[in-house]
Amino acid sequence: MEDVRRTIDWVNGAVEIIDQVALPGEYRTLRLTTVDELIDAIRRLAVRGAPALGGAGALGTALAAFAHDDPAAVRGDAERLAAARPTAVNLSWGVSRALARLGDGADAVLAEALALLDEDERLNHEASARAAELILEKCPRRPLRLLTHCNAGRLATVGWGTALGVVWHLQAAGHLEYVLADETRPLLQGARLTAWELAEAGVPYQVLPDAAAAAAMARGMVDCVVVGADRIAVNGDVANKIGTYGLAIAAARHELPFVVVAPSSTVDPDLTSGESIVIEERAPEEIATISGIPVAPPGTNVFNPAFDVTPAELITAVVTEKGPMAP
Ligand SMILES: CSC[C@@H](O)[C@@H](O)C(=O)COP(=O)(O)O
Repeated sequence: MEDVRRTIDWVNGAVEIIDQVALPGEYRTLRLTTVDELIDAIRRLAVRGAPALGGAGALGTALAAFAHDDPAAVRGDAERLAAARPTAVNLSWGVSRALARLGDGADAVLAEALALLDEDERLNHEASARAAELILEKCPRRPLRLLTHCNAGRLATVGWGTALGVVWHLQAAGHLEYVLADETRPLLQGARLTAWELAEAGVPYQVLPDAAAAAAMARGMVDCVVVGADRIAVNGDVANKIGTYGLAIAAARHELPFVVVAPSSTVDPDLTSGESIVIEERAPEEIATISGIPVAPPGTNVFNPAFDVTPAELITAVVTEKGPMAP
């Protein structure tokens, strides 16, 4: 059994993360002592997934608070941290929440960040329990066959997971047959991370190319699709890993429930619809090369959005720790 430590934590004055770039080949942790090191880790996806980024934002703000006496310098670091990736609302939410305690000193900032970490595990456990209940109601077949996209497990959160949290609950209740895990091009969070978590937990699974998901549905291999989220608008539109929108269209075509699970920190209360969500565009090399080897002609133009937006009408339910969200 691998170490069951949190994905991100505060250890002896620094931020420690499970290095998700090294998985599944190697399980190792990274110790980050400055805001710049943390920003670099966020951009490289060494720490990733919306709820885990909330923890990173809060702990990074604590790093800044201990590093500077001048509040303006702390705020400057906090701003850079919040902008490290644009789509997951949890990152800026985590930063703002910890920064709000700056007037009480660095220890108070850290205490807030640590409270946020505890809360994240608890709320994901709750949200995924509620989503599991809903899925059991919507899907008559037993045991259930779920399809998921990207990684919304413990690695994407401080602990436990959201969409994979549902898997852990259903498995414990004896209601799970298997999980189909989309490989999730281009950075393979499904093949590398979701498969690693499922294997570690002893859950039967198959990894499939993203392009095979609709075919799996057509063959009757799927009872329900369950995914996480990076930002949820108040009307129920959801930004999540690129490919989620296509999956929702395919699920609708096959009349399969499509369930989104997230802590309420992923709901952006200022966002009326998904239209204005800023979608991160990533480097062309992520598409034009595989493991550093070119797979497209030199100079090929690339469209590489990291996320897409699924309209609320294609989603059966967005479930947070409070239960299904009313748009
Ligand atoms: C519980 S994680 C939910 C989302 O953050 C997850 O599905 C996702 O899209 C992650 O994208 P990533 O680019 O790996 O950070």
